[in-house]
Parts: sequence; C-alpha cells; structure tokens
Amino acid sequence: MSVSHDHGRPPAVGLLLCNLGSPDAPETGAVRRYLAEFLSDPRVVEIPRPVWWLILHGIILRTRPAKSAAKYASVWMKEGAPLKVHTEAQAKLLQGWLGEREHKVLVRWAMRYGNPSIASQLDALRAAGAQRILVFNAYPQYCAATSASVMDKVNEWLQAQRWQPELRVINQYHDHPAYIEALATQVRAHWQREGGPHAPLVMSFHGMPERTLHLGDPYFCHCHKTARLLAEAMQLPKGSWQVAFQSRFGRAKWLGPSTEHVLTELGRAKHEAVDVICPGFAADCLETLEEIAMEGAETFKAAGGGQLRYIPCLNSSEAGMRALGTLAEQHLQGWPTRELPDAAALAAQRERALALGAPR
Ligand SMILES: C=CC1=C(C)c2cc3[nH]c(cc4nc(cc5[nH]c(cc1n2)c(C)c5CCC(=O)O)C(CCC(=O)O)=C4C)c(C)c3C=C
Ligand SMILES: [Fe+2]
Ligand SMILES: [Fe+2]
Repeated sequence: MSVSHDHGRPPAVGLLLCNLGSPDAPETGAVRRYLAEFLSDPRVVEIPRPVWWLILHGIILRTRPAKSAAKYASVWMKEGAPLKVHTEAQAKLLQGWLGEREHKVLVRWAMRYGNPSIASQLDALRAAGAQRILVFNAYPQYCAATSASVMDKVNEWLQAQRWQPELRVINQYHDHPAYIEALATQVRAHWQREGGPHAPLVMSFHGMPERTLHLGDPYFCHCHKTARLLAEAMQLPKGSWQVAFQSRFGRAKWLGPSTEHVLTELGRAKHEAVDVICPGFAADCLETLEEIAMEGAETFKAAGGGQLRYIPCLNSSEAGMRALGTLAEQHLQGWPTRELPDAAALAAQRERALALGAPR
C-alpha cells in the first residue's frame, strides 16, 4: 500500500542565506580553528595538497592566528563577529519581507566556515518541513572559492540524505538591477553625508590569484561589470572611479591593481579625500572594517593623502534588503509554497503511515 507523505498539500519552501564565516571568538585558538577549516578548502587554496599542508600547518597556522585575532578584536561587536551579526539581521528581515509578500518561506542563515554550519541549518530547514530549498549565496560575484565552495558543502549534506529536498540556487547577482541600485543608493547617501562627490571613488573587491582568471573563473569579469554598471547608474565621469583588489594572500600573482597600491598612488597625488566602497561584500566584515576603513586609511594618509571615507556595505539597509528580497522573490517564483506543517502534524502523519503498515 502506498503512503502519501504530504496529504496533497504542496511542499514547504526554505531559504538558506549563506556567507563565508568568522571565528567563534576574536582569540588565537578560535581563529586558528577557523583558518584551519577555511584554508584547507581546496576551492580556496589550489596548491597541491602535500605541499600546501606543510605550509599551512608548518607556517601559517603558527603565525597568522594571533595577528588575525588582534584584527578581529578591533572590529568585534557586542553581539559577535560583524559578518555574522549582519547576516543574521539580513535573514530576519528577509523572513519579514517574504512573509509580507504571501510566500510562506522559512529563512535561515549559515556560514561556510565555522558556525552556524550549512549542514546544521539544512537539517533545521528539513526538520521544519522544508521540501524545497533555495540556497542563496550572499556573494554578488561568482567565484569558485566562494559560491562553488558553498555548493560543495550543500552537496556533501545531500549525499547523506535519503529524502533529498528540491534545490534552487542563487550563485551570483553581480549585474542585477536591484543590487546595482542598492549600491548607488549607498553611495548617494554617503555623498549626502559628506557634502558631495569631491573625491575619487575606489571600488575595492576581494582579490584572487590571477591564475584563476585564466582557468575560466568569471570572478574578475563579474567585478568589472558590477563596477561599470554602478558607474553608469551614477553617471560617474570617466577617470573619477577605479576598480582595485584587496586582501592579497601568499606569494602567487593576484588580480590587480591592488587596493593598497591604488590608495598609495592617490595619497601621493595629494588627494584630500578618497571614497572607498566594497561592492563584493554583502555585509561588513574584517576585510572591509579593518583592512579598508582602518588599514587602508593609514596607507592613504602615510602616502600623503587626507581622509579615507569608507562607504558601508549594504548590510541590512533598506536598499540592500530590497535587493536581497527581490532576488529571493524572483528565484522563488513558480515554486509551490504552503504553511509549514507543525511538529504535531508531522507526528500524526507518521502515526498514520505506521498504522498503514509502514515498517518501524
Ligand atoms: C587563499 C586565500 C584566500 C582566498 C582565495 C580568498 C577569497 C575570497 N574571500 C572572500 C571573502 C572574505 N574573506 C575573508 C577573510 C579572509 N580571507 C582569507 C583568504 C582568502 N580569501 C583569509 C585568510 C581571511 C581571514 C582573515 C585573515 O586572517 O586575514 C572575509 C571576512 C571574514 C570575517 O570573519 O569577517 C570575507 C567576507 C571572497 C569574496 C573571496 C573570493 C572572491
Ligand atoms: Fe578571503
Ligand atoms: Fe584581510
């Protein structure tokens, strides 16, 4: 005898907002655990394993954790790591947005490295009855090191599932009009605060080894397209803005020009101010708050420049949430949704199945 699991109701939908992740605490031990997980990912460091393992465990994990912990401590919020605080806020507001628009979607958030893990949140969505899951990568530009790595984790979780949910994925939105408009809104608000666009605008994206561009990763092109579309949306004159890549790591050649170099040149040219936006980060984090707003400001000043005026990430701003909400809505379109079954309904369903002779 066949057993119907859903009693004819369309299945529930879950949304998992994914970002990179942060250590659990701004302390050497926690940062070492986080970096060990992060830098062991073959999507992030593509150096052959035995060699990389020796470098990672022999050098990097002995020296970097203490230095990075001090940097994390300088940006840590009372609620925790900025990236997690902002991602959690985004997930809550996304839940409100989708609720209001009549979708019955359960929203959760997860981190690729550290906590809450992708597997734990997929488990939670499944336990709540989600049979369809939209995996929402918060990374605006696709990169194998980020978007593909999240999918590797999702696939690892799927492999352990008997009854797999249906999946949809957002793996980039670098040229989505709602995202570009949100960035433009953020720059305009900044100019309003600062009294107008007197300064050159640097659009700083996280770097990658240059090799990955030649291997076919679209990341570099996505960054440039985002930058061009933002410049067009704001009608920025040619020469008033430029793209740069930050966060260099290791000895290989990285995408250029580096943000450090660009800020040094602008400082040497005696600019009184420079505006910096980091469009590749959906939320503020160590790489924006410490590396750009603090270290970058020092670099610019030391080279002879004035003030670096950092433009915050979209975070949970109204314009940013409109972008995330619109993206989610568009990707959920046509997917049947329904009220989530409560625990009692699921238990009753199971009892009925057992009564019908399902094996215990
Ligand atoms: C080989 C090393 C790295 C690659 C490749 C890389 C790609 C990459 N990273 C982001 C986004 C973030 N990175 C963050 C921190 C961070 N990144 C690296 C190294 C590589 N990233 C390290 C070692 C660290 C940790 C801090 C440190 O020790 O310097 C963060 C911030 C996390 C936080 O907790 O705030 C983000 C976000 C992207 C988008 C990307 C490729 C496109
Ligand atoms: Fe990084
Ligand atoms: Fe950094």
